[in-house]
Amino acid sequence: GLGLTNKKDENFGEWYSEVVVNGEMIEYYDISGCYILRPWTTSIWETLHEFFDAEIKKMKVKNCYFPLFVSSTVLEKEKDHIEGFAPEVAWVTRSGKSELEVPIAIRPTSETVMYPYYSKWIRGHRDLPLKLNQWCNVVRWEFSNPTPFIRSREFLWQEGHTAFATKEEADEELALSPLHNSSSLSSHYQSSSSAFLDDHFLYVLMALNHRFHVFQFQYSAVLQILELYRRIYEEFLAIPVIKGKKSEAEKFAGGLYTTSVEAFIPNTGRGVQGATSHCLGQNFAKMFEINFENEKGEKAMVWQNSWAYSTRTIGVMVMVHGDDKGLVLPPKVASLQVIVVPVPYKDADTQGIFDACTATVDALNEAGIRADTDFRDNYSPGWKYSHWEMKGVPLRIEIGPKDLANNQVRAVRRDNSAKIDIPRESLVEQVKELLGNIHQNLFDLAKQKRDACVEIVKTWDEFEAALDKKKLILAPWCDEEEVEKDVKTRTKERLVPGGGGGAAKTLCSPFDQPELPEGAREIGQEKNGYSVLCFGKAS
Ligand SMILES: O=C1CCCN[C@@H]1CCCn1cnc2cc(F)c(F)cc2c1=O
Ligand SMILES: [Mg+2]
Repeated sequence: GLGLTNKKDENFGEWYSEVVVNGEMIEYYDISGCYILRPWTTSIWETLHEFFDAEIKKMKVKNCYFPLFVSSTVLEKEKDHIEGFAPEVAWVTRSGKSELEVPIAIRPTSETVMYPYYSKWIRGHRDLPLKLNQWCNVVRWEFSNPTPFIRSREFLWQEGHTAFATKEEADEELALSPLHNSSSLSSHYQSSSSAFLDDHFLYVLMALNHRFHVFQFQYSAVLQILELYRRIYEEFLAIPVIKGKKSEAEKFAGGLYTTSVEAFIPNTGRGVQGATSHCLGQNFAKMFEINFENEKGEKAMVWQNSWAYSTRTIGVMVMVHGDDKGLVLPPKVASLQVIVVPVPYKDADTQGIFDACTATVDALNEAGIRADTDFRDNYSPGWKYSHWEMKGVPLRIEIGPKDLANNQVRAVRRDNSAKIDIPRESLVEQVKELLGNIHQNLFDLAKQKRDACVEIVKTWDEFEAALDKKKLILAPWCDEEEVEKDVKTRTKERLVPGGGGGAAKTLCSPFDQPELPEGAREIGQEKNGYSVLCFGKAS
């Protein structure tokens, strides 16, 4: 029948695969890790593209397009940049029957494609800042379990690559300002790190406590982009995310520091990286000799940032909002926000009902609401209800003889199944309000679920105890690589009844810092103007 055979809370992986197929977002492809993106998906990608593209253009970023292919000489020129990634690189080795002289890689990311030309184009300070972005696909031949949208061998993304004359422009000095606890997590913080537990990894959100100040990053180019990623998740996909800084071990190795927005999947207790914005410092300028003559006539190296979000955003949306009836689309990204279904009755005025449906759709479309009728005569109203619920359309409107007689429509919300009778004369504004309420409700529910998974710990024992409960753990953190590795090994060996075990991996250090927990051990020297707390220091 129409319904799902898998339940979200029973077998999440199978539920997810079934929902993206039955919702007509994805079609599986005969090459593992590759998926067909159907219109129900591409319309979401287009909405996010429209928002983000307009915003980066306000920042004077220009779009471009570099080739898909990278010669091996160029790709391997930067050994350290791609070391560790080599197994993921896909290669073209022949055309037709003849082997290629030099194997050609398919871009897994475009630093090695673009930066030799940055070096060529950037000569003097007047050539800066250079701000380019490209919307493209990338290929990473991953072997761990492929998952539509979340981990696929080819995916769509945007990659922004900016170059500046000075550090300040790239990274802007931290502007000191009093902490304002606007954070969605602040109400839960006592301590300062958190971990996501899942089958393989715990994700530790650590926080670097700045004893003297909590830095409020302002105007930094890196964080302007990160804010756009937050907006994509919270304002369009109704998903709460945590903004933070990656640990030394988890950051983009080629960069100076990495910031990210982190989402959370309650069903797996797993954190998922939503998007990243890096400050690269001058590392790539050194690697690719991207120099320029500065205003004083001296030779200087540029400062760079790079940033990306991908179709992974759509997978997170499915995982967070979907339910056992199928997809649940946040209204802002729903290509169809309202489906109008006629409910004719044997001797009732069928034509009148159909006309009322058409008039309803026209009125909604007139007001900029994406609405359509389902007049198919080969399906029953009941079948149509299930079908459009599976596809996650936020609002259904039914018009039957009674509605016609009362000059009203019956609206049914997809998020909470509430039924609302709306008089025709207030149709548009009530539907607009309903769509806004649906977005807010989806966000609030997701935030409640995430916050309910937050556990605060101050000692190693509490940390381990919380691990077993698939929690998101907040604990003080020292951000020392060897400690991070040690936490990973110490937690990897743990075997927990019920399979809750798993190694701990850090996720990010949230910018929204809590107060220092009293009594938390403060180990670690002054670093970059703030002291850090050590968590679970390997004794
Ligand atoms: O995350 C971004 C923003 C957009 C531009 N790229 C950076 C870092 C990408 C990190 N990364 C991520 N994955 C990779 C996979 C590879 F096969 C490979 F050769 C290189 C990489 C790799 O550099
Ligand atoms: Mg990867």
